Amino acid sequence: MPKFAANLTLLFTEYPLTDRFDAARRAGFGGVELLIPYDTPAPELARALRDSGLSMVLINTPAPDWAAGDRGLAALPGREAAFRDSFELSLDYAAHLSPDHIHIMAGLASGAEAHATYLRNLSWATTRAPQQSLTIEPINSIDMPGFFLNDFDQAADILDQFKAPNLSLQFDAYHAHRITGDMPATWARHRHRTRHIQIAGTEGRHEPTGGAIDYPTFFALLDAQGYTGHVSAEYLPAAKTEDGLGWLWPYSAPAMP
Ligand SMILES: O=C(O)C(=O)[C@@H](O)CO
Ligand SMILES: [Mg+2]
Repeated sequence: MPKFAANLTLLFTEYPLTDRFDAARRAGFGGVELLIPYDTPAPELARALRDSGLSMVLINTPAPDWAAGDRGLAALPGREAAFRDSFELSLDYAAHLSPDHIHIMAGLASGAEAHATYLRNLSWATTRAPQQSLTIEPINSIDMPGFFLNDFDQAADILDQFKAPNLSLQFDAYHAHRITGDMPATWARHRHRTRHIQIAGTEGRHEPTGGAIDYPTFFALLDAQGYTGHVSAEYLPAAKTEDGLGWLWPYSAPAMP
């Protein structure tokens, strides 16, 4: 059975942030991820994490002004100093939260200069934090127009060129479906590069049920293939989070009150 984590940026938003950790535990998750933890002091998050008994699976590098359109800095020419500062901030948070992975957000950019900048920044980051697992994630261009890393083969070329032991693929099955139209084939091509998986339903990015991806079959395949990473629920609950968790119950029952 895969190890399931809850993305607390999208799930359990009915609760204040520090209460979402325990809500995830009660629901049966074993880990959590938090995309943008930087508005809350790290010690406060660390306390909530510790009290819940869960593990932190993933944080993202900062996208300094999300509301203004920032989606990360790693591929932005001329913003190298800001990228390094933002990466240092994620390392500060990592020191408190011990996430399995830090997702390095590429940002909105395109072209050769952005590609060169991205490679330089990834190279710097992998050397700066050799013990920290780092990931890159292709994100589909419909949901996030202009995001630099928007294709799995593009990510594979970069990873294969780098061969850095601490840099790997974050495989979001929802994005894989939106980008290629064939999530299982994309998984087959790229699973050896993957250390973290995220899931969502293909209809409206809601619960991972119905829609074009057969998740029970995918989870069975992950078991058969010996995948040892987490599978994070990164979706927009269609209604109250707890009301949509039936997909998790065959794998992990909610804790007794
Ligand atoms: O959009 C996604 O999918 C992600 O996993 C995020 O890291 C982007 O914030
Ligand atoms: Mg994702």
